[in-house]
Amino acid sequence: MDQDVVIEANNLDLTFQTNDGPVHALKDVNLTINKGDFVSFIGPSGCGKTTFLRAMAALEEPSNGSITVNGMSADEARRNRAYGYVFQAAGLYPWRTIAGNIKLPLEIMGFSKAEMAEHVNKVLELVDLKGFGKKFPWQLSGGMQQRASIARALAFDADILLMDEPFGALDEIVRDHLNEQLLELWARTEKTIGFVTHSIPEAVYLSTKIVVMSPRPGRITDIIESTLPKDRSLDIRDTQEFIDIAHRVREGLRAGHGDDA
Ligand SMILES: Nc1ncnc2c1ncn2[C@@H]1O[C@H](COP(=O)(O)OP(=O)(O)OP(=O)(O)O)[C@@H](O)[C@H]1O
Repeated sequence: MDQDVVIEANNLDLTFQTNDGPVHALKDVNLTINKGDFVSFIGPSGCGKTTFLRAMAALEEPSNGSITVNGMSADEARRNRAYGYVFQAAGLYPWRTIAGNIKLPLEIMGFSKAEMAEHVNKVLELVDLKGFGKKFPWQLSGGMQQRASIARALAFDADILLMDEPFGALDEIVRDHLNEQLLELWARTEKTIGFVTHSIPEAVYLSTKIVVMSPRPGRITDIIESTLPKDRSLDIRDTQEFIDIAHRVREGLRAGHGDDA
């Protein structure tokens, strides 16, 4: 196996059996994610973005085809704690402090108190929340809560971070700021990131690879390798190169909609 390949989906198919009949959520999905990639998944509601991310995390079982993570099955990778997962809402437990929330996966894994304290301090610093460990979630702004949720996903230092639309509920200024911070974190930690979004500018700004999907059944309609430099500031959104990539994403989304009728 190529050393650099982290996630590989081959002819992935996933159908949910529901009371209203089968829902074909993913069809013929092929994708390779390499070490250090920042991959965004974009597409209209219901095109299977979350399902695909959940399949990578072994939270859904493919009906056909295969998905491997670090050369093993997604399930084995999950047991090896290969990734951290950030959900749409921050999902912090209100009765636990921020540090208490971040510790949770570590407690489950049986880390010692000293190890937990060390990890918590390290990840709080990574997401710029140093000194906020003793606060409760409600004492933090929405953006800070989402950063705390990212810190929890980073707690056991997995190489892969799977993020399901983590900034969707935030206003644009906060989102811009978190996007910048996420890129800094990615550069510092060299993690491989899978990121679901509905926003074209967010996908283009963050990604090295943009996966455009279309619904009914959910499939990949375009994979765009970004030509933007890895080190980028928000100003890059005004460049022609950025606008051209955004245009291609929009075209891909439109084409997907076209055969939707
Ligand atoms: N557990 C489930 N049981 C039945 N159907 C499901 C289940 N999870 C998802 N689906 C269906 O599969 C399809 C893909 O859903 P998914 O949540 O992956 O889409 P999405 O692209 O992430 O959507 P959104 O952008 O709205 O979050 C949808 O039609 C959805 O209703």
